[in-house]
Amino acid sequence: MILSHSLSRPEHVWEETWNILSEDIEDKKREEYNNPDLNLTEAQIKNYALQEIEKIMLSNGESLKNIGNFPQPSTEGLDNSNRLIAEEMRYDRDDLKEKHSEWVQMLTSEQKDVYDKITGAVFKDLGGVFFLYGFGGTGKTFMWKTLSAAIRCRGLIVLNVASSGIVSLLLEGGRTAHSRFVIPWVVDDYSLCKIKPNSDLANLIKEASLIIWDETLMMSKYCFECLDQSFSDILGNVENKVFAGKVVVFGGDFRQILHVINGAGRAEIVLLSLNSSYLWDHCEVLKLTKNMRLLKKNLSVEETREIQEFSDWLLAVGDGRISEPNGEAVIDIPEEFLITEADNPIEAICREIYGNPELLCDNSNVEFFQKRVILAPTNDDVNIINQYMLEKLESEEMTYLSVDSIDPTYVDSLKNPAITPDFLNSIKLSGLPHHTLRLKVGAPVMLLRNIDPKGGLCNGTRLQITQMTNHVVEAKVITGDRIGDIVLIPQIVLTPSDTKLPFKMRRR
Ligand SMILES: Nc1ncnc2c1ncn2[C@@H]1O[C@H](COP(=O)(O)OP(=O)(O)OP(=O)(O)O)[C@@H](O)[C@H]1O
Repeated sequence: MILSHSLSRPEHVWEETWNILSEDIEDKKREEYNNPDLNLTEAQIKNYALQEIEKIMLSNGESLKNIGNFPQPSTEGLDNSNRLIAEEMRYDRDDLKEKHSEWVQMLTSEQKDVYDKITGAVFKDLGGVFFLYGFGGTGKTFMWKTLSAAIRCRGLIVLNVASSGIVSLLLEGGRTAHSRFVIPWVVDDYSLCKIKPNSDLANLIKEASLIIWDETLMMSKYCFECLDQSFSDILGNVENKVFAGKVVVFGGDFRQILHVINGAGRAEIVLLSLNSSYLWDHCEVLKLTKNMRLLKKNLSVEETREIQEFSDWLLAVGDGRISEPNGEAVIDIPEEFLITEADNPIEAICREIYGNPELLCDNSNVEFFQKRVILAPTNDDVNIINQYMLEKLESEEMTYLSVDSIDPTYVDSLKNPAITPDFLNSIKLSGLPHHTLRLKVGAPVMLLRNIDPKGGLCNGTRLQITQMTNHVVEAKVITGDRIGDIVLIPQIVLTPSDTKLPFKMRRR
């Protein structure tokens, strides 16, 4: 809740709840100091609990120091060395060495060329910016794993980031690029990352041997340019090299979703893509072209043929080979992917994907939900499908109503009598739940906010509701590497970053 700035007086919440929050601190310390008779004073218990909270804050790129009147832990017993560097050095090098030698043996010849090029640039200290280009399934994630292991097993630092929280979970030690490099949410030509020289983060970047950034094409070129400028500021850039001479590897596929800009046309989007940046002239493009999913063991001839055909069709769509290459095109979807008979299309698609919706609330098979998803082109379609599915679920239901307000800095809008609470409640924006949120036990849901990316709770994490109370929802994680964990989702404030409204709105 502190991380999402949902509390107006967090220090008050601390005063009222510190004894509950620190219930197990004494036991933990008894264990840590191997002293079953240890008795802590109230001040010590509070301090250790605050240290634990600070650890969670720091691992998510925040600190209690930035939270107004919140009490601060003393540094007694705290490790004062660079926490970020310490975290990156924590990998088990022997284990990584073993995995690395296994994975390197598995690389195909084109993967090995990419591997040699990048590790060469790192180990010979050559610097360089690379772009690894390959369609889905060519082994980009496998390359990131192998490269990271090659460098980390030598005690060197790799920073793995991705444009979205959900992709960052695929990378070991992965973070979103925004949270790792403190990239501003609204970026332009003049933006800079908020990294203070000589801070822990600046020193971590200085020490890093390789930076891997996956799914880069989803982001505006200004994010990369702003990082380039910030690296020059932090590291000094005598030789005038991009990213101050660090080895940086970008990954992506131009066939997939590019940077989304509200209401923008094709030209505008292309002009804001990474390959329209001055950085692109410095990028060496490396390609992967073999679909590694076809080489999976245990696949029958029939399965291999099906994957091959689907992959070829998808590539043909992506490459614009299926119709006229430029502009709009009508694409024939193969018959086998279509639902051909449907009186009620919503019912038909829901039945096709989820089977009998009435049985869903008793279904605790995580894999069942992992493998099923319905994509819809507009938010209205999403709502219709959600309402239909919720109607069918026969379990406990809760309706949550949001509290909507105008950001206090928009003084004129605050005084405007036309902006009533009802008007605020009626606003529907993408990425923002509606004013009325209906939930049922057993319903699969998706988080829309990076609550605790380090702990696997980020925009895109899928969960299944297990219990609901007035202010907190309990759910089971069904994707990522924390599958099966029970988590609590508190009420949080959401502020849409990009809206056409003349004021900033807050929905809680
Ligand atoms: N050299 C290899 N040997 C064996 N398996 C491999 C190899 N390279 C990749 N794979 C496997 O192929 C599958 C697809 O690879 P991966 O997920 O790395 O591709 P990707 O390019 O990241 O795909 P996407 O863009 O869809 O995420 C994975 O199961 C991966 O483990």
